[in-house]
Amino acid sequence: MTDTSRILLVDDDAAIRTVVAQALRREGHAVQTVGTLGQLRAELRAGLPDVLVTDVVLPDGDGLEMAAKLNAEFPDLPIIVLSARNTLTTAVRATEAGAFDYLPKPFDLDTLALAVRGALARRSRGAEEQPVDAIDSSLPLIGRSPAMQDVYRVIARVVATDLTVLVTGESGTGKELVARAIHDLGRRRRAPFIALNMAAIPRELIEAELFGHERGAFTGAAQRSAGKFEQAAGGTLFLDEIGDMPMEAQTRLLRVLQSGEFTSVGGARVIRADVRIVAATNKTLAAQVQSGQFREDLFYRLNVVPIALPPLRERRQDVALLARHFLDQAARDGLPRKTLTPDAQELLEAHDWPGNVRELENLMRRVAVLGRDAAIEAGDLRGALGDTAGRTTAQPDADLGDAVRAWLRRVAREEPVAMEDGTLYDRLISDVERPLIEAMLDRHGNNQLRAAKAMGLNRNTLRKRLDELGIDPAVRAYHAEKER
Ligand SMILES: Nc1ncnc2c1ncn2[C@@H]1O[C@H](COP(=O)(O)OP(=O)(O)OP(=O)(O)O)[C@@H](O)[C@H]1O
Repeated sequence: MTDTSRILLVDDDAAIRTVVAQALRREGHAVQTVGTLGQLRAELRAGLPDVLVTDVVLPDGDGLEMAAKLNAEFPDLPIIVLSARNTLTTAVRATEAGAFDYLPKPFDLDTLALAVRGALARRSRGAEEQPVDAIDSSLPLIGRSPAMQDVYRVIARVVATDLTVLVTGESGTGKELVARAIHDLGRRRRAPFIALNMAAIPRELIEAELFGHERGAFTGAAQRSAGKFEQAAGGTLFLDEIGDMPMEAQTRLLRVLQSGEFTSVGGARVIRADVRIVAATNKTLAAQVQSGQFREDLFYRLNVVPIALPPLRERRQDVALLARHFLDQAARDGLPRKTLTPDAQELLEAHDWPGNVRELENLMRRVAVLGRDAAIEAGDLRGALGDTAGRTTAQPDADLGDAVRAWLRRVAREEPVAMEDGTLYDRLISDVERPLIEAMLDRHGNNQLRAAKAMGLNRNTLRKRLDELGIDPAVRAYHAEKER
């Protein structure tokens, strides 16, 4: 049977009109094309198509604004948006405008044909998704690679829902940032975003952390304490390193997800769990299910919308963009403004980034304070890249000396060093402190008590600094174990 659905395409690029029309006609559709919004309006007066495919930037206006208006007037008309502005913001704006799908340019014709088929199928089922209200258009995630655009499309689709999301990817690929983007762009954004890292807390305390505990529930429980589920009420609960969750806690979490209710440890009161769950792991949960370390039923409960973040080495075209973003950020924090020479950029693009975006971010922060010149040369990076090869083991001395000496030189030359904004001192201290703490943790097998003793620090002071610096001994221990 031939499907003679009517597809209307708006694009000012004649080549795209021709190619897309051919491809969709081969699928058996009747295709009409126009180049402007004015022509689109004229076409629509003659009758609605079954699917509208529109570009964003058109000679006489914005395709997304048009899509939003059409969506309000004809909610059953599926609209597919094509865009060369490949950012998360465009993907989310397209979804807000009520678009059925969003395809970043260049797209392949099979993907478009598939999207059209999906749109037609939805049309016959009837529309049910509601667009979200307006959002702040700052850019939470950087990257324009096709792999990241797939990620943006999934995020754009889930922000308007409460569906559970499972984010997977190597360490430092941005899993927490994705969880935050889902929260910040969604309708729960005014309520709290609460994170709990399963690898960072003692196993026996996980349930109390999640569900809270009553006074006297166990030794040391002097008062009633609200758990993360309660703290996140109305918002999002981010369960990081979910693969490290002990079995008993998995069973309890599953029950909560099934019933939507929980009781605190040692408590009788039933509390409703009004949270959106985003879980993340750098392990392969499916393999953990196979080996019996992770409950299969919980895996399916969490894996409702999977988002797999690609490692940085598989999206090298994002490296320069990210590097510039981190250098800009450093400059905004009062550090010297630096740029990359083409050679330096090439070197970064060739690196394998075992620590992913986090490794690149740390490197850019370090090179921002190295050397006198505004331009970062390949030579400046070679040593530093060597240091970070393999999982980042701190090599404090060389860097540290350089960073401090660079600042002292600036002071000696009476150059402005932007002390007044207060961040410089903190950054400098953290540049000294981080490698020191990391080296001491390494030496003492990531045991906080022993590392604190060796540094002459109180254990609580060390814990506070670890929190502030975002150093996680449990995660480090895990990586150290994996590397052995
Ligand atoms: N696409 C991105 N754009 C901008 N910054 C990013 C991006 N991805 C990651 N980052 C930055 O890299 C750092 C690491 O990201 P994040 O903590 O989200 O990674 P993760 O995958 O959760 O790591 P881990 O598994 O080690 O917890 C953060 O400082 C984050 O802001």
